Amino acid sequence: MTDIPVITIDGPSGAGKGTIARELASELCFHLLDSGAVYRAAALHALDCGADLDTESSVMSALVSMKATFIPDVDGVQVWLNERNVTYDIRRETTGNAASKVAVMPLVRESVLDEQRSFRTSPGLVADGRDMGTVVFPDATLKVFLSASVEVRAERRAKQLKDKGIDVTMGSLLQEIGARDERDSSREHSPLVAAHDALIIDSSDLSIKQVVARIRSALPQACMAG
Ligand SMILES: Nc1ncnc2c1ncn2[C@@H]1O[C@H](COP(=O)(O)OP(=O)(O)O)[C@@H](O)[C@H]1O
Ligand SMILES: Nc1ccn([C@@H]2O[C@H](COP(=O)(O)OP(=O)(O)O)[C@@H](O)[C@H]2O)c(=O)n1
Repeated sequence: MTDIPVITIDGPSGAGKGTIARELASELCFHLLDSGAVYRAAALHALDCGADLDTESSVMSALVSMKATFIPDVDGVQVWLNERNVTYDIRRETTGNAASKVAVMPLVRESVLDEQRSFRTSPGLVADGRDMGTVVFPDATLKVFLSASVEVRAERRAKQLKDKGIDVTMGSLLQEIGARDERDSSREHSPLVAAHDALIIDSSDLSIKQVVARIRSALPQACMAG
């Protein structure tokens, strides 16, 4: 256990976790952990190696040769797989979907646990994902569970991907997000669920600023001083 503060933000795809986490980390001068990027990188590497994403041993064999590097930048995190910059590739919905398949596997989750915890360094950390408050940092200073309706999340994601030049249809997006919600929530290990002591925020009708303000008002004074 350590006294270094951690704010966890868990929730489903497109709820705004990454955006809010970046905003808070920047305000508080805290480090940032985008744990989804860790699973996305693992899935992309497994795919590149031709692994069978439905077979844990096949994925684990592929991960032996993975060297992933996460470099913070203004847009969040730059991700490198071995010598290749995959920052753009990991954001595709197909990679998100593949990430949610490998994230079901207990050995995969175990293999990234220490790396995720190693981000907890002074003066503090904002971590976003699915199990940040429930499994990775159960002693977090503040746990947030951020959600929004599936329609709002799909619309936000469609706009975000379009801005990045990635073409998607609302139909396929709604279907993929729905399938991912279902897989993430129903898996046996580290399912997507609000921690019992989480602050629950539905951002469907809230702006980014309003969400940040709600979280800020729930933060202990010690964090604000950091
Ligand atoms: N409260 C909000 N209102 C409007 N748009 C939002 C809100 N929160 C996030 N967004 C936008 O929705 C998109 C998805 O947000 P993101 O942070 O990537 O979600 P997540 O990390 O939960 O998948 C981004 O383009 C972001 O700017
Ligand atoms: N802490 C985490 C983070 C992500 N994941 C998995 O990784 C996938 C991609 O995560 P992400 O946070 O990048 O996804 P989005 O919310 O950005 O769509 C999720 O659908 C989860 O299956 C997880 O299982 N645990």
